[in-house]
Amino acid sequence: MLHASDITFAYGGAPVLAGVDLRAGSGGVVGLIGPNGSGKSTLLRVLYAALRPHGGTVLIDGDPLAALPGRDLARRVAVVAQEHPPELPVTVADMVLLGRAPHRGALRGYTDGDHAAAAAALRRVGMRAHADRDCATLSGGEKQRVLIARALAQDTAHLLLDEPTNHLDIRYQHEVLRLVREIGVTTVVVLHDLNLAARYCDHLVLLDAGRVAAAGPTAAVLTPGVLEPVYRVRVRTVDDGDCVQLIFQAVSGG
Ligand SMILES: Nc1ncnc2c1ncn2[C@@H]1O[C@H](COP(=O)(O)OP(=O)(O)OP(=O)(O)O)[C@@H](O)[C@H]1O
Repeated sequence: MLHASDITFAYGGAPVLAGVDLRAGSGGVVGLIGPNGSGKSTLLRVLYAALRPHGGTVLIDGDPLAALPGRDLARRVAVVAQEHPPELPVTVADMVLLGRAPHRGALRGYTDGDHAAAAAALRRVGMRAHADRDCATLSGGEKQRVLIARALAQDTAHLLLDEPTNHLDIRYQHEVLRLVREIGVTTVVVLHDLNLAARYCDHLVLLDAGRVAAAGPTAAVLTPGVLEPVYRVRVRTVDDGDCVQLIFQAVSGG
């Protein structure tokens, strides 16, 4: 269970988050949506302690995030951030193995179990055949899938993803989000594509200029009445059987 309450944050003097609440639990997928600059990535960084909020608290399974040692945090929360790590000459297999580091004993090498977990994670994102490649030679989408595999190999109860479908072709956008659903890990995912959010998220938090404009079950948030004033586009909904899908139209002068 991840529970952020009344989060405020400012870069320098400029407020970016004000009174934001977010709750994610029971293996559900919470989508964090909102226009450019609304504070989604900043909130995610607060959730994995890369930024310390100026007000409010974040609890992980009831424990204050601020009090958790880094290694303990890494055993509980895996992150795929937007900023990619520097391009070191490291193989795909070794990059994914890094996900096992928080579970490794201080003086022990990686175990057979660690190697098996890394290989399984690579297989799940369709990158097993690339295990021996140098990460620096991968395409943007392949790199993204390796970073997702590393997070899966970390085997945490919580997963935080910042636009994980960036760079992915349409097949892998769906594969990755379907996988996130299937593994049943409590997930917070920043998404721009509201149709992916409609299909794969249980709950949504819609940010607008650093405040929660709407939060609740996905179908309750993805309505024209909620979305149109925030995104300033015209929205139509189409019932696609198991979820709603959205069609957008620009509003002239909007
Ligand atoms: N390091 C920083 N220093 C100063 N301002 C920042 C910094 N990072 C982000 N901001 C500002 O904070 C606001 C929120 O940014 P953030 O990246 O959280 O938004 P976002 O909703 O994730 O945006 P996008 O959808 O464009 O990725 C923006 O106005 C941005 O310019």
